Amino acid sequence: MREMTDKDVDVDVDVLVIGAGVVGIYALQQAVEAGFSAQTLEAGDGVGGVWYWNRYPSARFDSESYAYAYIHSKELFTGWKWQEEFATQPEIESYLNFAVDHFDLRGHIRTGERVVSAVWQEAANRWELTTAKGELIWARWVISATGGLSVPNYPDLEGLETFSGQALHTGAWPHTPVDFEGKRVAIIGNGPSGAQLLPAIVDTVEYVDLYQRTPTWTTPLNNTPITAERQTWLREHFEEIAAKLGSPANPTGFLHEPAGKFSTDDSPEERQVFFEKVWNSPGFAKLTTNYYDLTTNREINLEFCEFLANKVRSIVADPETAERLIPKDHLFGAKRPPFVTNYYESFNKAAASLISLKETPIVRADATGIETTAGHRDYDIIVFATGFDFGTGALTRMGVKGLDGLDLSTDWEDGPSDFAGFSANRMPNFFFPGGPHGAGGGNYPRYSQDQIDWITGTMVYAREHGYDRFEPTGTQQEAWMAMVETLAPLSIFSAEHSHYYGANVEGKVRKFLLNPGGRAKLHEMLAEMTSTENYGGALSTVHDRVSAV
Ligand SMILES: Cc1cc2nc3c(=O)[nH]c(=O)nc-3n(C[C@H](O)[C@H](O)[C@H](O)COP(=O)(O)OP(=O)(O)OC[C@H]3O[C@@H](n4cnc5c(N)ncnc54)[C@H](O)[C@@H]3O)c2cc1C
Repeated sequence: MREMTDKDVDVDVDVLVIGAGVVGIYALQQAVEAGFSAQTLEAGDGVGGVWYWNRYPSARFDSESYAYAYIHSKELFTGWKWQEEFATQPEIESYLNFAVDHFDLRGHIRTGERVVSAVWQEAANRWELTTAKGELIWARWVISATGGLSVPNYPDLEGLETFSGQALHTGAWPHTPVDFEGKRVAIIGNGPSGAQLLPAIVDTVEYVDLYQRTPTWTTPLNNTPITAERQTWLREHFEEIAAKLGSPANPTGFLHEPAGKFSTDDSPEERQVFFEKVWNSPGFAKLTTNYYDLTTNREINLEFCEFLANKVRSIVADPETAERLIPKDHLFGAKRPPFVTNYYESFNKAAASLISLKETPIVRADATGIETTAGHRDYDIIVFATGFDFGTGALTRMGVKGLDGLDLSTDWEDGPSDFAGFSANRMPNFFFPGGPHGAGGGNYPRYSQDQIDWITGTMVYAREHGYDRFEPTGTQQEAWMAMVETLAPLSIFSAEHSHYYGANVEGKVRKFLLNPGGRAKLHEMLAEMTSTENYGGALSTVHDRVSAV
């Protein structure tokens, strides 16, 4: 029994999970299965995370549905029949609710609860958290599964408060349907969300203007329904699929088969045939099944970019619009490419226009619309598809204070410093799977599953070996950060003007926010840590700490 104080504690648990997205649900299920008392607090009024908040028309996966799904339970995997290779938001949200019920987790989750402070209590060796509603929570361990893309980013648009129509963000979409019928619409942003939304509404609206800052290499998703035969195949091959997706040797976390060749293995003519095959492949396969040297051989990447540029020119009827849609400042893959159906085709519809923010920047919004340097356009709806405060956004807004009151948001002012993308020195017993340097840029749940499995294993190990604290040492953190800094320039996602460097958020320090070493480095460095009984000093007991003083 813990010693009670006169404080009115509402919840006292071994493990507090914050966030009920795909990562938080898994973290909770693993903690409960390992026998910890555990609870989840979720700010939204439902579970699903990204798939609860991003409800805009045509929001969908660009990971294959079954590759994104949980793979630790055959019963769950085979109990859900995905309708499409790339499922839409409603189906994904239903699936995550199905998973919560399947594992009987509903009673452990409280929605509509935002954590507003998390303060480490050294004497009691636990976290004290408070919610927006004023509840007080004690937790031995905190798993902050608060998401890398959960804080919408709004550009500073003068006059927006005077706009009399609807202003929406794709990442905080209303639960009541938005009526686009006959409306005049602005979409600000041409990343994956803006590119998905445009084709979904272009036939309904009076007109839609897509505001583009930097063109992206958008390619077709090539989605298809999952046939009955494929459903059977997926069910019958669960073990094989789970082993392949779950293997640390699988850097992307997809099932795609690499092409198995370098560009030099083909003649220029054969390369064009190969590129056509790649263009017709599903989603991320355009990166994962391309030539091995696509991202290391500038010449071959430029050749692929020219192939893509010619595709844009062949689809988009107006040559000027086509040229504006073709990226000139980055190679394919350097920024996270959107995979979307009918994006370029939308610009052939009379209702759609492309507005280049480089040529005609926005001056201000007003009651009736948006003024650019080219003039004024009237709108009923302005949609911000301007992305998120990636990686650090949710964590630095949660009032986290670690050892000696160390404020996480101040500590990370010059960029995040962490160990393994989920823990930090001077933040004892605080895990943040999916945080900065957590994802490698591939299929997300496979990275976070690796992290959660290790975190749960560590909590169990600590319990069984008498440790009550995990905190990576300064040396362990420095080694991880040295790996990040050394490999970041070699990462495929190396364009510094992307959200992976925080470049989409005004005033945010530009630091690489992915794990450039991928799953292989993650496993290697975690194995190094666990190779000693006390994880190289990261695990401690009260006795250890007192003796060290
Ligand atoms: C539109 C869109 C499409 C995507 N498609 C793919 C895809 O196809 N494949 C892929 O691999 N990845 C995709 N991603 C990336 C996506 O972020 C991850 O796949 C995954 O959803 C992350 O899960 P998570 O649980 O870490 O975070 P989230 O799903 O973001 O969940 C975090 C939760 O934490 C809650 N929260 C945050 N702060 C607090 C707080 N202080 N108190 C309480 N609760 C809090 C939030 O409300 C949220 O519900 C997509 C992202 C977006 C935005």
